[in-house]
Order: sequence, then structure tokens, then C-alpha cells
Amino acid sequence: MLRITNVSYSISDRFSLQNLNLQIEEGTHVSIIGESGCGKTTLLKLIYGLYDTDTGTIFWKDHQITGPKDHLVPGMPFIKHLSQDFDLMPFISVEENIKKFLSRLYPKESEQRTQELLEVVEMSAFAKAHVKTLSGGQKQRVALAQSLAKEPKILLLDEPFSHIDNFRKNRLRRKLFSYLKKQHITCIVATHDSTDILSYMDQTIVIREGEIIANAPTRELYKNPKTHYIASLFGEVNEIPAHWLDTTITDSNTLALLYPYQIIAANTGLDVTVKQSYFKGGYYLIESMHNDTPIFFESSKEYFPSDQIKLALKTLLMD
Ligand SMILES: Nc1ncnc2c1ncn2[C@@H]1O[C@H](COP(=O)(O)OP(=O)(O)OP(=O)(O)O)[C@@H](O)[C@H]1O
Repeated sequence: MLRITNVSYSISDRFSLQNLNLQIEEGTHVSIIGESGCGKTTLLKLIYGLYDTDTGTIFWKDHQITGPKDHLVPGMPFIKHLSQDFDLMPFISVEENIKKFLSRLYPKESEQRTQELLEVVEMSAFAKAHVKTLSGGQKQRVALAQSLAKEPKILLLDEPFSHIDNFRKNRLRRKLFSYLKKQHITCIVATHDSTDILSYMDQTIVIREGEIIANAPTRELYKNPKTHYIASLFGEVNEIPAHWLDTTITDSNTLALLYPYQIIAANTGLDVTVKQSYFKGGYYLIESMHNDTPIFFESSKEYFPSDQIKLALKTLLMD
């Protein structure tokens, strides 16, 4: 288990991570989400041992993770950290970039492992190519393979798919996270992308201004977001008086957080005027207005500006 206890760390006068407490079971996949600048990367670097904490401790099982004060070369050997600027050698080939992390004493095994990893990240065709000739997304895939070469106990990924096209991203995500589960590698991912999270992450941690404000199983967090900030990290969300759509609620001060898919056009309900329809492939996201309040909902049918319609709740409970 990874155990973070009362950790604080000031990066500057303006930013600090404050009193973090966190436990992550071995083999779990965890995402760290939060707005840009909230401290996700800083937390990953603390876990890797790139910074010395101001207070508190970080342990992986019985090993204390400590920073540059205690290590000439910071970073723990059983952890791999894939940063946003992948650390590859540009003038050697893709496979050499991976092999340099494997033992030269066993060339056959090293070759096999390299090919296995290139297959996971779908870069086998580029094995002999020089890294400097690769695109950003291809470099990111090589960096991913490199981070797995030595089979870390913990893999820390910072925006791991940010440069990778949608065509490949979904397949790569499926392959990577199932490989990590199979190998029982604990994985912590800092991400902005909610599709990284929902299907693959067992646990999600939400950070706001240097503080952990939520830590829960991912589905639970998605279904019951406690605040607008948390819900909005998963996509568009409406925060509206609950009684507008739920007639069982009498208190007009109670607010409801509703994702667009929870609201539908109906024969009776709340009067709204359509402002805009956004084509999303299998459905439309409709932006409508009730008085001055925007309400987003999903529809299989396109609506047009100024259409007058009524909205109702699709589900009271999200399950
Ligand atoms: N070396 C540094 N010196 C001073 N301030 C820094 C340094 N590194 C980061 N910061 C500041 O610390 C805060 C947290 O940065 P961090 O990179 O951890 O955020 P983040 O949540 O990962 O952001 P993003 O999602 O944009 O990558 C930011 O306000 C950033 O400007």
C-alpha cells in the first residue's frame, strides 16, 4: 500500500499542497483530477521522490519515499514517473531507447521484452526509427513503453495520452490499463480527460488549490458529486434549483447537480427556449434557457434556436 500521511509541500509563496492524507492499495488504478494548476503534477513528483516534503511522510509498504535531500539521483527505483516532457534520447532508435533500461546480460530476454512493450504501445513498426524522427504522439507511446521496461511497482503517469490521436487513444488505453492490471502494477494518473478516468480508474482523487477535496471509488464520485467543481471535471453539468425538474422537492433553495443525460425533452415539465444544438455523433447536446439560466440536456433529436420545449428529469436516481 502507498500511504501518504500529513504531507505538506510549498512550491512557492503562492502555491502549496496542504496536509494530504491518502492510501492507495497495491494494484489499484487511481486518477488525480482537478483544474489546471491545482497541484496534480506536484503530487506525482512528491510520490516519485523528486521533492522533499515540508512535513509528513510517504511510504510504499515499508519503504519510505524521500526526496533529493537523501538521494543523489532523486526518484525511487521501484517507481516510474512518466512526465509531460518525456525523457527520450533523440539520436538512438526506438528499441534502443527501451533496451537501455533492460539488462544487457540477457540479450534474448531483452529483445523479447522490447518487442512485447512495443506491441502494447503499437510502435512495433517504428522499432528501428530514430526517436528524433517521431511525432509527439509516437514519442509519448515510446516513453510509455520505456516506463514499463523494468516493470515498476508503481507507475505515475502525467497526462499520458495528451499527444495521442483519438484513432489510437482508445485502443491504447484499453491495452495499457489491462496490461497494468494483469501485471498488478499500481498506477496513478494525473489527467484532465474524463474518458481516461471513468472506464479504467478504480479510485479518483480530486484536488482543488492544493487540497484533496474528494477521494472515492470513481463511479461513486461520478454518480454523487458533492460539488459543482467535482461534477464539472467529468464534463458539462447543470446546477439548478431542484424543484424546477423534481416536483417532489418543495424547498426552493435546494440545488441539484444534473448531467445533461439526466434531463430529457418531455410533454410536460419546465419551459425552456432552445439556444443551440451541438451535434455529438450519437446524440445532440442542447443548450436551452429557462429565464436567464442555461440548461444543457441530451437529445436524439436536433432542436433549433427559439424552439419552445419542456424538460423533465430522466432519472431521479443515477444508477
Ligand atoms: N518550479 C515551480 N516554481 C514555482 N511554481 C511552480 C513550479 N512548478 C509548479 N508551480 C506552480 O504550482 C502550482 C501547481 O502546479 P502543478 O504543475 O502541480 O499543477 P497541475 O495541477 O499539474 O497543472 P496542469 O493540469 O496544468 O498540469 C501551479 O500554480 C504552478 O504554477
